[in-house]
This record gives sequence, C-alpha cells and structure tokens, in this order.
Amino acid sequence: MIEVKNVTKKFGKKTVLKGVSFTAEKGKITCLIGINGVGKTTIMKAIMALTPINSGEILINGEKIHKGSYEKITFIPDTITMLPNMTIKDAFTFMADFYDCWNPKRADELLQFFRLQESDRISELSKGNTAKVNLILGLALDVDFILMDEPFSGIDIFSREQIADVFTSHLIEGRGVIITTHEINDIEHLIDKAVLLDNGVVLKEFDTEEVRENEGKSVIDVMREVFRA
Ligand SMILES: Nc1ncnc2c1ncn2[C@@H]1O[C@H](COP(=O)(O)OP(=O)(O)OP(=O)(O)O)[C@@H](O)[C@H]1O
Repeated sequence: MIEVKNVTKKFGKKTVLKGVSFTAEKGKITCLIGINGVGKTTIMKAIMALTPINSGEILINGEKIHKGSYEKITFIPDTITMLPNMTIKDAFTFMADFYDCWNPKRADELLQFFRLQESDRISELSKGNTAKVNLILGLALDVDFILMDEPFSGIDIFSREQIADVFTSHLIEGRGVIITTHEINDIEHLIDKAVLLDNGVVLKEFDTEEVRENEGKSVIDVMREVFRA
C-alpha cells in the first residue's frame, strides 16, 4: 500500500500541497482528479522522492522510500524520457540494462498489443504512439506500484481507448496504479478509487464501486457535488 500522510510542499512562498493524505492499494486503480495546477504531479514526484516534502510522511508497503524501493515502484511521466534518435528496441535495451525488474516478455506483449514495431524511431512517433511507448516502458517493469501522470492527455480517442483496454487486461492485474487526470470521462469505469483534489487539498477520497452501489452515483456525480459546492 502507498500511504500519503498529511504531506505539505512549498515552492518558495507558495504552499502547493496543504496536508494531503490518501492511500492507494495494490491491485487497485486510484485516480487523483483535479484541474490544472492543483498539485497532482507534485504528489507523484513526492511519492517517488523526486521532490522533497516540507512535512508529513509517505510510506510504500510500510516503509519510507529508499534506493531499493525503485524495484517496487515506477513513475511514468507525461513526456517520454528516451532520446529522440533511439528506436523502441534501443529504449528496451536501455531499460533492460538499467532495471533488474525489466520484463522483456511483457514489453514484447505490450508492443504487440499496441501494434508498434521495435524498429520505430522515437522522434518519428505520433503523440498517441509516444504515449503508448512511454506506457510500455513503465508497464514492462515488474513492480508493485505504477504511477502515471496524465496518460490520456492530448491523444486521440482510439489511442485513449487502447490505453484504457490495457488497464482492464492481465498486463496490469495485481499491481497498484495511481493515475492523475483532469479529464475523467475515459477512465471513470476503470478506476477503483477517486481522490478529488483542489488547491493542494484532498476534498474527498472514495471507493467508486461503493458510491455506485450504495448511493447510485457515478464519479462525475460526486465530482459535481464536491467541486461545485
Ligand atoms: N519546480 C517548481 N517550482 C515552482 N513551482 C512549481 C514547481 N513545480 C510545480 N510548481 C507549481 O505547483 C503547482 C502545482 O503544480 P503541479 O504540476 O503539481 O499541478 P498539476 O495538478 O499536476 O497540474 P497539471 O494538470 O497542469 O499537470 C502549480 O502552481 C505549479 O506552478
């Protein structure tokens, strides 16, 4: 489980996270939802210890993040980190050299799933295909938790649908996923937990199935209630 406990984060004088708490479980998809600039990426970076926090605590399977945690958790940013002149094959080789937990079989399976070729050059990929390669590089790591920053941002409907299909496939099963989005429509039916954020504060954290069954409400219904209150 990932536990984010009362985390605050300042950039200069600006407090961006104001006591953020929530949990994300293994085997579930947790979605951080909020408009641009509310602090979603900052939370992801804080979980990965890529940005220092001012107070609070973040635990991964009960432990503070340390060097060894990077074999348990990975972060897929919203831009690709590979060099543009690399082919997908080069990127896979780089990942295999760098990470002990790289799973080449799953990488190939994902490549087929997205109908991409190993010889495709990163610089020549469309925006949608770049997002897919980025996703493959994260999903092919055998880790417990996968953090994805805006995986659906700025890509066409068919690519979005294909990426959504991955979320319901065996390629993700059993792992904990945290996604950020400001656009819930495509993934509403996929997520197990929603964390509604505004201005560095968690307004509501809820189990989507529970709310659907007990209150007959969709995630969007709850968002309307909370964000428009
Ligand atoms: N390195 C930084 N230095 C100063 N301010 C920063 C830095 N990184 C983020 N911020 C500020 O922190 C706030 C939250 O940014 P963050 O990127 O976490 O938001 P977000 O919810 O992910 O937004 P988006 O949906 O646009 O990606 C913004 O006001 C942003 O300008």
